[in-house]
Amino acid sequence: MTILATDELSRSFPRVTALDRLTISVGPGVTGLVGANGAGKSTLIKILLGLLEPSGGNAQVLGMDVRTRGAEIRRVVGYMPEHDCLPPDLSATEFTVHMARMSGLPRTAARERAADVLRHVGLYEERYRVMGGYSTGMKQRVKLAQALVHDPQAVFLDEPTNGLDPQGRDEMLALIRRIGAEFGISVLVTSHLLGELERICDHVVVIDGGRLLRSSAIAEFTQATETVTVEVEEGQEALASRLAERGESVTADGRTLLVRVRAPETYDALRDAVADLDLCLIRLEQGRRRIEDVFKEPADV
Ligand SMILES: Nc1ncnc2c1ncn2[C@@H]1O[C@H](COP(=O)(O)OP(=O)(O)OP(=O)(O)O)[C@@H](O)[C@H]1O
Repeated sequence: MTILATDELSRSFPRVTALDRLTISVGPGVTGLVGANGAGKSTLIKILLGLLEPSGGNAQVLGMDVRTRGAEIRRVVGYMPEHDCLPPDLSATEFTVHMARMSGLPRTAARERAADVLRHVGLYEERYRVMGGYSTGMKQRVKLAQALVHDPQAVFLDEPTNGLDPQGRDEMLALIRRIGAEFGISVLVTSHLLGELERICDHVVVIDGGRLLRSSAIAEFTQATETVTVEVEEGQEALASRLAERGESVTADGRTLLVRVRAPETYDALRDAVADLDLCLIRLEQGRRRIEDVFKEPADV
């Protein structure tokens, strides 16, 4: 099943090409759309929702053409915009009920749904306070709640962690992961921070200057490296020397040793060295690449 697909999609503004012949295909699950500020992420989302006309190419969301079926797309896709757009004089409940009513829910159903989603995003206690006094984290939660209130099949979240402190960011990321995993709603989430999407996405699309840099399952980004991390309680230096004597390539990294796995025998050498030196092994872990590392290497799309 394809959630969204673009084919040579372009969008120009008078002085800049925001999207440049972008061709991507996104399936169900949580997909990260990553790119620096100005890469074209918001432009893409607006086109996908039928809010902005493409200059060239095509795009579909849930099989619907964005040029002709924008209203239908918005009925089944929730949208969390990037910028602050909340009326300061309304409470979260008033606003979320209003958004539910706008989506066609009857009054009672709108009230119930609003209460449910506000509870789900962790805003239940504060829901009758006016939003003008909310923190950034609370505002982001209301924006997420209104994107979910009409029970969409998919949600597009534009920089949901913007302006949040580390704890708020972790909570928002956990919430997004739950939307995808527990509720089965497909998520397209943008960020300019590569690392944070690594934790919650199944798939990552990276764009730069409106062009596709890379589109891969997260597992491909973070595949195993040829390094194993070893931590021992004491005797790190002795272990490093012993491994070096056996021809292994070892570097110290703080309290751990990084050992290059040149062949399966490296593991045997490690086991024997730890046993011979009578060391207490705390950790033995295969190294994984982080998304950031991928961008220090030449792209191979
Ligand atoms: N309405 C507009 N008129 C003129 N230029 C625009 C308009 N909207 C976007 N742009 C330009 O298009 C490019 C892509 O912008 P876009 O907002 O899509 O990027 P982004 O990846 O979402 O970045 P950010 O997170 O900073 O919003 C930028 O150079 C931006 O200045």
